[in-house]
Amino acid sequence: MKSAVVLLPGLNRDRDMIAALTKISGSAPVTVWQTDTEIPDVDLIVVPGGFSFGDYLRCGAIAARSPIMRAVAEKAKKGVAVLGVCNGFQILCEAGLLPGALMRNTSLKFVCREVKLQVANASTRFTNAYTQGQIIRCPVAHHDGNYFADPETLARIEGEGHVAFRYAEGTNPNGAINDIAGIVSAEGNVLGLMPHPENLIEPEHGGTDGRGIFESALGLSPHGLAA
Ligand SMILES: NC(=O)CC[C@H](N)C(=O)O
Repeated sequence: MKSAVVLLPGLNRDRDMIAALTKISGSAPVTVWQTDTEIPDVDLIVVPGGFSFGDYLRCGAIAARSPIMRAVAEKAKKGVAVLGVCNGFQILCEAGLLPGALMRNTSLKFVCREVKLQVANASTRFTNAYTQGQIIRCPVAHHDGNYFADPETLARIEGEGHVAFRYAEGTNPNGAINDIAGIVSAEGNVLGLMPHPENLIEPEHGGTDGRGIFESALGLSPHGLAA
């Protein structure tokens, strides 16, 4: 299973993501830089977290206009799996690959803690290693994680099962509407997620609850849907 990690100035979670993908898939991902215009044939493209371009304008707004994101959009259109984590989720929303926006946390503070997530839809390409309704642990670290969508968009993503993960057990750290922590695109091959599953994939991290997202996306889940 081959993967690619998108690198942009100001990201700081790329090494964690590369380590997680290497560990879970058994081979190191290729990396592509912001000015690259092509991405090799891979099964999964990941836009990792951090502070691309210093979070200027809005988180992800400048990164979304970089040449590499045009290449990501082309691959997504062809059905390649694309995962955006935290700043990556913000970039995918700014690039129009996912609906809605990530606004400032209602606390107006940066939050760095562990939350509980409920698997809201276990039949997506990114969640099939989990069971429906399963509660998992996952760390978060952001100041703009407050997911928002207008009422019409929200009704559509809720009605069509595009909410993949919700904050559970009162742990919503940012005020996100309907406790939304992660959504998939209408076609199901793009996932945006505020929490950081790459930081909970081995016992040394204190748990392995985050592995399921990578195992699902890479087709390594025993009851996986992905080819
Ligand atoms: N960890 C991250 O990716 C942080 C994302 C973004 N810079 C924020 O603080 O909201």
